[in-house]
Amino acid sequence: MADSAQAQKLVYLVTGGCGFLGEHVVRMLLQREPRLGELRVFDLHLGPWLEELKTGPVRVTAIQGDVTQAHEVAAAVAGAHVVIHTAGLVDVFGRASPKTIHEVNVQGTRNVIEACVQTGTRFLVYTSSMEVVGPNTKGHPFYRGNEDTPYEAVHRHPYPCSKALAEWLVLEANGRKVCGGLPLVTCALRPTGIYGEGHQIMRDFYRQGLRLGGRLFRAIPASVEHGRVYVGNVAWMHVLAARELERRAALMGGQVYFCYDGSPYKSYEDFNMEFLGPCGLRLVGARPLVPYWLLVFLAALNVLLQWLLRPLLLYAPLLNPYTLAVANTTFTVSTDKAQRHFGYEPLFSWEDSRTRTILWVQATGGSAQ
Ligand SMILES: NC(=O)c1ccc[n+]([C@@H]2O[C@H](COP(=O)([O-])OP(=O)(O)OC[C@H]3O[C@@H](n4cnc5c(N)ncnc54)[C@H](O)[C@@H]3O)[C@@H](O)[C@H]2O)c1
Ligand SMILES: CC(C)[C@@H](O)CC[C@@H](C)[C@H]1CC[C@H]2[C@@H]3[C@H](O)C=C4C[C@@H](O)CC[C@]4(C)[C@H]3CC[C@]12C
Repeated sequence: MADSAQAQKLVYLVTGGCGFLGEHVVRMLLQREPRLGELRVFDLHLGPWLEELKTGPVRVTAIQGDVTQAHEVAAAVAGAHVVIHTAGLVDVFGRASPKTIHEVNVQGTRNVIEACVQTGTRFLVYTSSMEVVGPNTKGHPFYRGNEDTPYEAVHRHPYPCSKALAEWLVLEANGRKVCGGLPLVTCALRPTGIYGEGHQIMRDFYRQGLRLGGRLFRAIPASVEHGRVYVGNVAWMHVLAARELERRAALMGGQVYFCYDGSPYKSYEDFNMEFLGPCGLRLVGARPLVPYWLLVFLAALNVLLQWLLRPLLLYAPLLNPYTLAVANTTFTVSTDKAQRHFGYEPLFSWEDSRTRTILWVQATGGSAQ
């Protein structure tokens, strides 16, 4: 890629560009990537908001496509200088089958890699996840860990398994010769739990609280720390990594970077209350209101009900054995690797991230949209 913004306008492709994170990446690129000439937004479901982006100086190309279809991916990648691959099936609630999760998250990623190799696209940033590391099935805490912290990554759930395999494929592809003979340069970003405008689970909690008379009931001890990161900072890290990947290929190529910011370490429920409290909800209980064994039983009951009801309807509550285990295991990161390797600093302060998220929750008013 040319090393000056004036010399050459670049073509970026964002897969999953209409998702929660993807939309923020798309908007961040348009605001903060001066080398951008064309932005291709590839997604299974295109958002109507894309139309408003087509009036600016950058050519925005909406591509409705499926990452599991290699030919559709190859057509979208052809001619792109950079691919930011965020498309994925983020399902820990049993909505999709393990096969489908694998097809989208693993085979879809394979298709993106092969498309880069076949068409000569040299720079690939992959949206991985903290869950590639943990928490593991043994409930071992990961406390303020970094990319080098020893941790026994043991997964059984289809989603973390798929993210771990997809990440491995991306890192393994670093250095492969692409069409034209130059090497492919890849890196993977591992966000912790992302929050912010467009976070569906936060909206679900808000609606649940409204249904319960403005109350949510504590299920997880406040001592269980969870790392969370504002979606705007995740988007910014993607833009920065994509920008620096050529200039710092030797350092960044084949590397993973945890993605987090100055958001406070809190339990998942207490952190959510930073936004839901100002929206009128109250978290009842200084400690869990029900014993853990009862939560385990209710989570297992939800799995049984999901299985029994599947022929009739999709029953996919927030509480299941996997979500309970994740919620109940400390997982926080503390690292400066992204700062050292490509100068990442959060773009949005905690205060700004919190305010933006509160305003968004208030604007939704608990509606489904
Ligand atoms: N949400 C989080 O807390 C979090 C944390 C860490 C990593 N991630 C990762 O970030 C990425 C985006 O997650 P998100 O939270 O924005 O989820 P999301 O579901 O909002 O966005 C995913 C996007 O991918 C698209 N997509 C799904 N299947 C597709 C297919 N077959 N072909 C093309 N597009 C397809 C969806 O339509 C959607 O727009 C995922 O890879 C996820 O694993 C998310
Ligand atoms: C019902 C209670 C036990 C309630 O507290 C459950 C919360 C639960 C739904 C969430 C707790 C931790 C979340 C996950 C975490 O933030 C990281 C994730 C990685 C990302 O790649 C995808 C989303 C997620 C798995 C996220 C999903 C919701 C939780 C399990």
